[in-house]
Amino acid sequence: MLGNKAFNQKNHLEIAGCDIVQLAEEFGTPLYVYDEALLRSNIKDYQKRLKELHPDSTIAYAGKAFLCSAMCRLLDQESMWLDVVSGGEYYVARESGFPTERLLFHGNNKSPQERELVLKNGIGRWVIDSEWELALLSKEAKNYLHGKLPVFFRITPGIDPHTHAYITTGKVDSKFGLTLVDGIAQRVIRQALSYENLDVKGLHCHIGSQIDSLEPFINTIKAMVRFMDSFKEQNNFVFSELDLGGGLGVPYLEEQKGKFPSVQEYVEAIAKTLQEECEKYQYPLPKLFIEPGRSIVNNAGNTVYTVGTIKEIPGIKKYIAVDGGMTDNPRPILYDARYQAIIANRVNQGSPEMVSVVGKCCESGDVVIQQTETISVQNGDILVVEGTGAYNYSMASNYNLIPRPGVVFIRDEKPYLVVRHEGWYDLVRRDILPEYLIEKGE
Ligand SMILES: Cc1ncc(COP(=O)(O)O)c(C=O)c1O
Ligand SMILES: N[C@@H](CCCC[NH3+])C(=O)O
Repeated sequence: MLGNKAFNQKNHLEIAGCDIVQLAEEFGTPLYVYDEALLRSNIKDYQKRLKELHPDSTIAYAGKAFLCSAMCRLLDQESMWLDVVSGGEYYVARESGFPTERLLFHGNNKSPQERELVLKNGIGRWVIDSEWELALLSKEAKNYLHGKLPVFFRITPGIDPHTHAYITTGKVDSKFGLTLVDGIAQRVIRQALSYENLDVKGLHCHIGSQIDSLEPFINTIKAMVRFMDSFKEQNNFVFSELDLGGGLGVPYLEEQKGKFPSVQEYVEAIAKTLQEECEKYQYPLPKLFIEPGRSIVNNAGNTVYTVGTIKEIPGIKKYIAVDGGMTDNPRPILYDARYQAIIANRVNQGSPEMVSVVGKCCESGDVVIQQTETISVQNGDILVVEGTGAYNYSMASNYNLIPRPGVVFIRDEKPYLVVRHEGWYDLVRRDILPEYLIEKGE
């Protein structure tokens, strides 16, 4: 099992001391359930090791992994920074009271409205992604009312992290960032130094997500420091900050435990490599930023479903249909992602069987878990899919006009609803019936 789970005397699953069967009765299913203490301790693991090894550092949690007002508050309480990638994420953070000076703003195609929102309300670091964006900002930053605009430049360092192609972001052929190979990064940043409204703080890079070894991170740091040094030689300018993005992978299955570097090992590797490379080039040690997402939230999140239809095709397969699916977890259909599940109302009772857990969408690829062993499942069982804390709620959709589930945080063994469930009402809220479609009675 992943995270803080146990079985109680009723043979029910407990997450962080909360009976999941009771929780399902009280809040309904499907439901995302987060262990708040685990979210906080995952954050503290990063903070503690970084403070020891590279005290001049900042952790900007990547909001795209999971964000809502309660998460923003929690991050603020833990003195974190927050990486936002859209006007929407920025807006939610700001509405929840998160200080804008601790926000870091990403995006390869920031819209005029997004740029205006951020310039008006302030930002901790703005990550410039392209030459086009620099050209726009060179004019728009005049409207920034909070001093010089503090900027990073996103670099694609040409490193392959050997993860799924869809979540690889730092190769030369990428829609993100400025490439090193053709001198574009060098030229664009040199240009930026001539704009008096911009305060060039440093460089950013992010090579991909769900990365299972330290080597690509180490090679990235080597490439970045090499570039920083050559930029210094040619332009007499020192970058005082370096952001290495996120990307540390996590186990989703029992058999993957121990196959990913721990947070401690990751922090040790990046801090040590950065120090060594800076010594090698005699480059002043920059302030270090990182942007972990998945490794902070994934094991703290679970999705609770109710089992509905059970269909057995003799000699072929047994299908277990739950009351959610690709609408609340699109990762299996997008990346062939694998998950494991627990029957929460009869833990360890019944004989094991192989089943495929599928969703309720009108799509054959709507599979939550392809062939998993579980105890024999019955209609009405409460099925918990583990490790859904990252990129599930944040990537959920309304396909088939299915309302999205609510989110509960468990704190001190008690559940708190932090995002309410959508209802059918929410599905018509944005619809407009133009006059010509309204039939007028005589
Ligand atoms: C720029 C950037 N920073 C941080 C992250 C967070 O990555 P992860 O959730 O893998 O830690 C991502 C997502 O891949 C990203 O695109
Ligand atoms: N959405 C991806 C991660 C992408 C991270 C953003 N660059 C996933 O679910 O694994």
